[in-house]
Amino acid sequence: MSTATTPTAYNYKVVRQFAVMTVVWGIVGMAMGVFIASQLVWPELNFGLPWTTFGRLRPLHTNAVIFAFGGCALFATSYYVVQRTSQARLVSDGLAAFTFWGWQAVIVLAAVTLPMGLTSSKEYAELEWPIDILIAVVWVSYALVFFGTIMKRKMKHIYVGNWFFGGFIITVAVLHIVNSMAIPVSLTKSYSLYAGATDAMVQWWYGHNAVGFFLTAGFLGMMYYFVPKQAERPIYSYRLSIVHFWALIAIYIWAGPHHLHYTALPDWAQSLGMVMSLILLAPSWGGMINGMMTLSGAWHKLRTDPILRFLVVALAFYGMSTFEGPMMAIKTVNALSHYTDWTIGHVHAGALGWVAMISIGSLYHLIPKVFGREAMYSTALINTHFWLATIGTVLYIVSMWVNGITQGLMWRAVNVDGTPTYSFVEALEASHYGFIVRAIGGAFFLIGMLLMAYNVWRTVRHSKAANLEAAAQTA
Ligand code: HEM
Ligand code: HEM
Ligand SMILES: [Cu+2]
Repeated sequence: MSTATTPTAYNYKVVRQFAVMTVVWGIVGMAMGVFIASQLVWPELNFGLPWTTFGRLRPLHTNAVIFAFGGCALFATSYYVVQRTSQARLVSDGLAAFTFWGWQAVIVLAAVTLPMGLTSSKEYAELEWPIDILIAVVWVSYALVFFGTIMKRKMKHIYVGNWFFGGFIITVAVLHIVNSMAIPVSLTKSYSLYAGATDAMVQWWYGHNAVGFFLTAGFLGMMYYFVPKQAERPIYSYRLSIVHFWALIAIYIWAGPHHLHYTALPDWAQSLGMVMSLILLAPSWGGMINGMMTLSGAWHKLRTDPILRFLVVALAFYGMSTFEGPMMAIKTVNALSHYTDWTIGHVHAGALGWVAMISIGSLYHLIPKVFGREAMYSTALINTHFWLATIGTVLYIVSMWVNGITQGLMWRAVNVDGTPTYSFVEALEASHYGFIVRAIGGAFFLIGMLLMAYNVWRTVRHSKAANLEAAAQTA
């Protein structure tokens, strides 16, 4: 009998599939990022075709990096972590396989429909209603596989990483279903069920918590497993991790109105969003400190282990972006930062520095394990990848700070008679060099991903069926 069907073996097949697709979609999504960044430098790259304009490719980039790259990373790591920490095989191989193929189908449909201009026009929820229904079905299946596996765990305790993954899965289901409520008028067109300021508030309740749960809680689940594993130290404080979890989910959900400062949203809601954002600094930093302090006594490992470096620098960027976010949520600061590249820089401090780095570090740990290899093919290449990613992220963030503050100041400058000092185009011209630096930073990050793909391929190519079976044994 093949061990793949032995009840005592883990289902690593679905983990391998999602892990490989994380690298593939990471390259696709980031290549798209570099392309649209280049369009802002050289507008000729829009090619004068509707399908290749910035406006259509931008949501393709955001969907590819968040849901394809980030999503596959979350599926891969959560399926791996839940099995190992529960000492149990996934509750259903069939349903797990459905989540893999269903999710890839969603991604392909997104890649086809977004360039065609089919969009619900809700940011980070652009996909039209038939795809939304498919997402809901895949997501509910994901919840069944994840929580079903928790239920058949061998130990009483539920490891804290699973609390974060579980919180992320439940919340994203609720967010997606509520925000996607729409009345279809054809197969490819629908109208939101909500109107006016309510629609805006639902959209940003969704958008903000997509950041809080998809881009944060899920990746914190990763952090709580892979940082202690790679550092070979127990988590610094288990008590802090529980406080961190409940505080984070209790506070995040209220902060959405910081995306709607100075709009038609009632003033009290804006103030509530601002205050909750400031409070959010505490649990965010609690989590960061918990991760960082896990390295006490293991700091020397950073000298030789680039995987650990990815994980620790991810935590540093997490700390940075969760400090910057509350500052930008202060209404007077937001009056300057909103609509400018400062927001874009903040986004990518989180997206490249935190989300991508923690995923990359976790994958370098996980891939040899699920393919039955000793280690990654080349540690030197991981090290090069680390520097390309770090320098790329810094170039991206710094150029956007400079651009953002320049834009904000130029837009608000007025002459004595009250007329604007600068035209919009003048602010755009002043942003040109920043756009170039950002495109170079993005290219650095992308080249790092290509090195990763090569390294992964060299690591797994000689993996035989026997290696895979041996790797998946629970004992
Ligand atoms: C090679 C790396 C990347 C490059 C060069 C890049 C480039 C870009 C560019 C040019 C934009 C549009 C900015 C604008 O409208 O002015 C953008 C938007 C965005 N990107 Fe990226 N990106 C990269 C990686 C990522 C990753 C890994 C993520 C998420 C995990 C991400 C998430 C986003 C989001 C959420 C937005 C929309 C921001 C907003 O609307 O405020 N990006 N990116
Ligand atoms: C305590 C944590 C955080 C707070 C309070 C916060 C706050 C904010 C604020 C005030 C804005 C600007 C809204 C605007 O002017 O339009 C913003 C934008 C954004 N943030 Fe954060 N942030 C936090 C952490 C993060 C992290 C860790 C990530 C990514 C992993 C992230 C991703 C984003 C994205 C994607 C946007 C752009 C949304 C859009 O399309 O307009 N944030 N955040
Ligand atoms: Cu937000």
